[in-house]
Amino acid sequence: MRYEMETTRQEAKRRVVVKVPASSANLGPGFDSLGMALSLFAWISMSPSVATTITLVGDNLQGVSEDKTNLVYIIAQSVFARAGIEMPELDIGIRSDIPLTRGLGSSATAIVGALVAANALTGYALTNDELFQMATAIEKHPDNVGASLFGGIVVAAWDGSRAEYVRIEPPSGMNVLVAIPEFELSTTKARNVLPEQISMKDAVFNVTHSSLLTAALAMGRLDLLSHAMRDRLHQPYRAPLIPGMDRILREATEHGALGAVLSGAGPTLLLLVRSENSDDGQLVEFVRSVMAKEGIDVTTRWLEPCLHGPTVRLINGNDPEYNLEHRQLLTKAEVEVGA
Ligand SMILES: Nc1ncnc2c1ncn2[C@@H]1O[C@H](COP(=O)(O)OP(=O)(O)O)[C@@H](O)[C@H]1O
Ligand SMILES: N[C@@H](CCOP(=O)(O)O)C(=O)O
Repeated sequence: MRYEMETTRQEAKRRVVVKVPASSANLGPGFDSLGMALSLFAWISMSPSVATTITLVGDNLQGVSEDKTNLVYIIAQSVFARAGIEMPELDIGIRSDIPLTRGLGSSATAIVGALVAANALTGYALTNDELFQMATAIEKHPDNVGASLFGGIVVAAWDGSRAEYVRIEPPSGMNVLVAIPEFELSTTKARNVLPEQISMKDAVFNVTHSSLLTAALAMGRLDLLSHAMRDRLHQPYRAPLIPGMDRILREATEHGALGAVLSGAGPTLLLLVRSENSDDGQLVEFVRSVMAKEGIDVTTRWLEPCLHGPTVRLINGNDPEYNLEHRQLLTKAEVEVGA
C-alpha cells in the first residue's frame, strides 16, 4: 500500500522540456508580418517546485535574470492564471543556442517556450490559437512568435487585438546563411530609428514587394527572391546602425545569394541560397570581408528553415531523467528528439 502511494506521488511529479526554433522576422519587405523558423534552438525545462529556481545553461544567456522577474517565469504564470491553476513556484532551466539581441528572435523563443511549457503542465488547458494571441500581445508583432510557434514560414497580421496567420511550407532546395555581427542591437533601439511617417510611394513599394515575396515563397519561385526581398520601410533607416549592411544587401546576389535582408531588427544579416550553392565559400568570404573592412567580426552559420514549431517532452517522476540537473538534461542528445 505504501509502495502504491509512493508510485502515485512520483507520477504526480512532472517536468516538461520544450525545444523552440529561432526565427528571422520581416524577410525584407514583410515588416511585422513575415517570419521564418530556423534550425537553431532554445530549450526550456519546467516543473512545479517548492521554491522557484532558474538555471541558465550555456554562454548565450548573459544578463538574463535568474529570479521571478525572468520573462519565462512571468509568462508561465500568465498561462496558469488563465487556466485557473495555481503553480506559484517553478524549477526552470533555460538553454539557448540563439545569441541574444541579434535579430534571431531570442525573446520570441523565450515567450513561446514559456507558453508551451506552462500549457503542457496544465494538461493543455489553452489552445494553440490562445497561445499565439498571448505571444503576439506580449511581443507586439506576430512575425517572430508565429514562426517559432508554428514552424516553416508564417504570414501574419495583428490589428492590436487579434492576430491571424497562414503557414507556408518553405520552398525545398533553399538554405540560409546568417551573418551574426559581434555587437548587440536591441529590437527597441532598432524600432526607435524608424520614421513616424513614410511616403505613399514607399508604402506601395513595400505592399507590392511583400505580396510578391509571399507568393514566390508559397510557389517555390526562388528566381523571384532577389527582386521581391527589397524593402523601403525599415532597412534603409536601420542601415546606419549596421556598418557594411547596405553593400552586402546590394551585392550578395553577385556572390551566389538568392536574396539578402536584415534578419528581424538586426544586426544579423540573412542570406537565402540554393542548397547546391551552400558549400561554396565565396558568399561567406564576401560577407566577412565587407564586415572586416568596417572593423566588425561576424560569425557565419549555415542553417535551414525549421519545418516545425516547438517539440515537447513530458518526463514523469518515475523516469530517472526527472532527477537530472538542468545542465545535464538540457544538453542531452535526447533533447533533440521531439514528441
Ligand atoms: N531565454 C530567455 N529568458 C529570458 N529572457 C530572454 C530569453 N531570451 C531572450 N530574452 C530577453 O529578450 C531580450 C532580447 O530581445 P530582443 O531585443 O527582441 O532581441 P532578439 O529577440 O532579436 O534576440 C534579451 O535581452 C532578454 O531580455
Ligand atoms: N518585425 C520586428 C522583428 C524584430 O525581430 P527581432 O528578432 O529582432 O526581435 C522588427 O523588425 O522590429
